[in-house]
Amino acid sequence: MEPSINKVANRDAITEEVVAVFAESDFIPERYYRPDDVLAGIVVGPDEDEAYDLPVVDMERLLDPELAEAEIAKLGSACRNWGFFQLVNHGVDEQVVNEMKDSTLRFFSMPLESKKMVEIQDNGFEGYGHHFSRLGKLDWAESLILLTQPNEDRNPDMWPTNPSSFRDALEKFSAEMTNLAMRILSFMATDLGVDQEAFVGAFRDRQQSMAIHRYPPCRHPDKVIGITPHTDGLGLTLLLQLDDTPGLQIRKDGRWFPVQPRPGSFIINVADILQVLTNGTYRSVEHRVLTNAEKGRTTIVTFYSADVDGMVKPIPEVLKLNGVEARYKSIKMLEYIKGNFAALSDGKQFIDSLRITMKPNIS
Ligand SMILES: O=C(O)CCC(=O)C(=O)O
Ligand SMILES: [Fe+2]
Repeated sequence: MEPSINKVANRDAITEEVVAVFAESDFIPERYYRPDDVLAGIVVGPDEDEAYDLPVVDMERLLDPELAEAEIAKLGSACRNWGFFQLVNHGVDEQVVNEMKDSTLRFFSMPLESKKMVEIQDNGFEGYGHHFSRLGKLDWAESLILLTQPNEDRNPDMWPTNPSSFRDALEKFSAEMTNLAMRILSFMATDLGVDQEAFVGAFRDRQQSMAIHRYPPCRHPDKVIGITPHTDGLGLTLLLQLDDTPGLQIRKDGRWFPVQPRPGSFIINVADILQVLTNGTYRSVEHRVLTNAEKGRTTIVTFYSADVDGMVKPIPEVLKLNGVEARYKSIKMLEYIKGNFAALSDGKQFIDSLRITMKPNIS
């Protein structure tokens, strides 16, 4: 892990004042006050669109030789049109998930001084604090962000020791997430028709990180944002929601589609690097979280990075297969990460700057 990455992230600490603001949530301090952002864009209601429900992909069907083809097509269509799908019957060890859930809920329920044992340092990227701030505004959430793989990139000082089950639970969960990611990626390769190794190999042994979020309830859900609209900057994202509180919304065709929580399922999404790897075939789609007036919401989000020989660029086999030119410039991974963090605090999507403008097709 290059130490320079730890200098470019922009996260604010959670202080006693913040805890009091979250708990009382009547007076909203200026840095959290964003009614215009909450109102920006139409939110689609359940009866307003036949495509209301996020596609559901079933891992058991993916693994069944008789059903796989149709299910892979569903997965592929979700990645092209929504950039997101829900995954059911995912096969992740239930005990591992339950231990991770339990340790996470116990961590967040501890007094601030315990959580501060793993507080973010000097504008750091890892540890406990606010999420990244964008345009100086803060999200209504507390987050623990950690590098979880490869082993040598772990920063044990940032791994909570309280509750005592946390480290062991995270270690096991992290390994399960690798297995799950690799499985999903191999089905994506089949959908794309690209050589498995050329595609899955771009993710294997790459960095895995996690963001564990708790969104406290807010008496004024129309005035604060749980997570600012963004696309994910790495390759693949796997999200586990620990309760049935709604909040996540996905932007599709200019409107916000709320995701109906399905306890026990994972929400999988295409992130920016995967969009580049597939030369834009799979879409990295903007999403946000709104808060709830009564209930808190907790999520565990796993991010997988990807690169082709240290570069962020379309996979050559993908271009060859489709007989097309690259729509994105190639960039070294470290440059990409730096650019991504810089764009993030400006509220921009870094891959926009990598797009190659196509010459008009005259034929
Ligand atoms: O907590 C959620 O539902 C979304 C979190 C998210 O978008 C992220 O961590 O990138
Ligand atoms: Fe995200």
